[in-house]
Amino acid sequence: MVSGTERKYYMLGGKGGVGKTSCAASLAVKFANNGHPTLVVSTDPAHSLSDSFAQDLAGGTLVPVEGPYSPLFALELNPEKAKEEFRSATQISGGSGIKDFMDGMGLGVLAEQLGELKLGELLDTPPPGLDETIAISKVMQFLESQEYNMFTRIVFDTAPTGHTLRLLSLPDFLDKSIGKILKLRQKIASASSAIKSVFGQEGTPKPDATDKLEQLRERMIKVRELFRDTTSTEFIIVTIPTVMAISESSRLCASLKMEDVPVKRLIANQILPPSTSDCKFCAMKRKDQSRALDMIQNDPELSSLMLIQAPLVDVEIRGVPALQFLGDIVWK
Ligand SMILES: Nc1ncnc2c1ncn2[C@@H]1O[C@H](COP(=O)(O)OP(=O)(O)OP(=O)(O)O)[C@@H](O)[C@H]1O
Repeated sequence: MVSGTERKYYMLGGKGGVGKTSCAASLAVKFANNGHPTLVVSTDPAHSLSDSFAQDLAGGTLVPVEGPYSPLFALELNPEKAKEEFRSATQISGGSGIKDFMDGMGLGVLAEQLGELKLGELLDTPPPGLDETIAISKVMQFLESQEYNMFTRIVFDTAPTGHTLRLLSLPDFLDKSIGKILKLRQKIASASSAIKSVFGQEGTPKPDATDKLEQLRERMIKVRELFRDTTSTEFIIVTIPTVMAISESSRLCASLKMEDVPVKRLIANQILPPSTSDCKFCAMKRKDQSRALDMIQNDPELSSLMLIQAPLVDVEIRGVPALQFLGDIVWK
């Protein structure tokens, strides 16, 4: 994972509470300690990266993390802000959406006829996973800038499973939806210029709104391509050794493969370390864990992945030294 200097992206995902953030942060520290200028990104509104690094990383900009050998920056993106950006990109002339705009121009009937896309739904109730998608596309904007093109490793601490799955298919959904909005705008623009020439009415979509939509659409296409790029991207599933978590990881793995997202590694985290004196509770726990680990070996999806077993450690994984300690165990 540390070899080569071409830019690589690692996305860590899995069920809530399994250790995604700890594993992502420890991987980022590992990369930075092996000479890679590294960026670690989280779209988790709970600011779990700040907790992991025991440093305030909030604010939506890149914050340097002290300690590792090479530059390590962290970015906690606020999904709400990302969603607002989407809304403003599709907002027109102050109205709440294209419908208001059309009504405002006495074209409400035309809107009904043209209504190819349930625009209100897209604008008023953005689809789940939208914020992660836009947050990831914002990261790509950062990375395209001169200032931040030095990073050779990018680690994403993604949202819990459900969102991530929707996130993966979302760029396609957005690409099509934005395409329809742009086509609809085109029709409005030609319809309004026709009206303008007859009635001299003012009011056409602000050109910058269309530009913003075009930019957003291009970014969505880039996010979708990033997810599927087997040379530069890898999705790592993090789980814990319980039957429920393993079953959910199997579903996640199947969905990722269906979306052509490269998955090679599975981390089974928080495994009870070997012990000679097991109390009744630990003996039961260990039995459950070994049953769950056997499930992995027999699972059609998970058995083909490289299994990394990470022990439950007796220290709180907070701060760069603890993350380095976990990283030395997990990312051998
Ligand atoms: N191998 C481990 N040994 C001991 N504690 C661990 C281990 N991995 C994670 N933890 C602890 O478990 C808790 C949850 O870890 P973390 O926040 O990384 O999980 P997460 O999957 O990112 O959670 P969320 O879905 O809430 O973001 C944290 O207190 C973390 O320190």
